Amino acid sequence: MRFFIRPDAASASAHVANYIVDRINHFAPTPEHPFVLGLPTGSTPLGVYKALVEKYKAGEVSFENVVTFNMDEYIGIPRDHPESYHSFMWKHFFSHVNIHPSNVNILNGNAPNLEAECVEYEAKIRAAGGIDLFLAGMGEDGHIAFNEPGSSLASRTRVKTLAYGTILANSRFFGDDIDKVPKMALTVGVQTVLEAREVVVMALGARKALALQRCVEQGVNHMWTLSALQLHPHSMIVCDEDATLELQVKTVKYFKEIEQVARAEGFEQILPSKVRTGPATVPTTIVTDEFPEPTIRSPQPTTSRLLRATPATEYPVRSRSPSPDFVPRHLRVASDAEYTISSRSPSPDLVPDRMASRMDDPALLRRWTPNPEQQQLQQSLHSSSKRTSLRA
Ligand SMILES: N[C@@H]1[C@@H](O)[C@H](O)[C@@H](COP(=O)(O)O)O[C@@H]1O
Repeated sequence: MRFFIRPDAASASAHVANYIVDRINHFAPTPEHPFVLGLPTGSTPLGVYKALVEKYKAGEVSFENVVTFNMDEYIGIPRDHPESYHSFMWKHFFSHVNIHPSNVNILNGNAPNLEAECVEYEAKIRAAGGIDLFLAGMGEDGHIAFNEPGSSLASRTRVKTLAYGTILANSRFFGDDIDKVPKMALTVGVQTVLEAREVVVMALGARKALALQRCVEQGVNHMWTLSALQLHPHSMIVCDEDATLELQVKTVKYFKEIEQVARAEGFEQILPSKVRTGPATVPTTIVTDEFPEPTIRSPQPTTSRLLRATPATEYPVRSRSPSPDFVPRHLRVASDAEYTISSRSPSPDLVPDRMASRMDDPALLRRWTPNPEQQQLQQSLHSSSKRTSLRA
């Protein structure tokens, strides 16, 4: 992880904007091979968008061949609502640069089938060749996109309920009226972000200090989902001084010194998309036990080895009321088929599994350890035969 501390929000934003411009220009995108940029909303990236617009106007960068994917969108407010993430992006960025509207991708929080919308979004990312650089902010509770505490670190694009703290934090955009803040959102998953070739996260202000400390100095933890960034081979955090308030002095000193030494040595890390030419290779999550060595052209995120989340190819059908032929699981005799996850239920029941039940040999189906009912039966048989022999 590279970690850059800048004196204030303006210089942190300038650092990130310069970096993105540099990445796009080195990549030299074409219509056949566009640069794919993941983007956040929130107050944190506003300075970056402002700087990117200025750089575009100054002729320093073009978004002609840039494809974007936004991280998230609220469910249930109209697309043209002033606080929808669609409105935010067009207001602060897209309307001011030469991006093709057809190259802009934002989740539709009003889609008739939200589950299908999420699956299709993942497919679109893959079809675009994967995300080259994902820019992100962070929530006060350490969330990335809308991956609230407790989200699976292997999660993908999906419907998410927002944490109360997030609703409260975002109420400032809705006239401080909590009732007006949407309670649900569509969001890319932690794994979706981790599969980007590069992830750049910004943290500005003392509000983010605790989350930053948890995500940088402590271990990977689903209660601070941004901490999963520690598993990414090309990640960068850019923050201002205020956001470092909870970090140890030696952590701050360490990262500042590293930056100084690297600059003095003229060392710049070579990143995959800087040299990526030709057709895009989509980083995939590997599900076999054989791992090819990552190359600079085909980086395999370390997370592939740790989080075996295969992309969703079909969406779950959530049924609120069971179908007429539904028989509660405890009243049924479990068959092998029931050991597989039911596509009907978003959170399938846990079914006690025995290795023997997977084997063909009927002799193996006999329990070696009696279950509690059998033990009771055996005990009562034993004691009644004892009584009979005593009477005799
Ligand atoms: N879904 C967004 C996040 O992507 C963003 O990082 C966070 C922080 O917002 P802000 O930058 O305004 O603090 O807000 C929301 O929860």
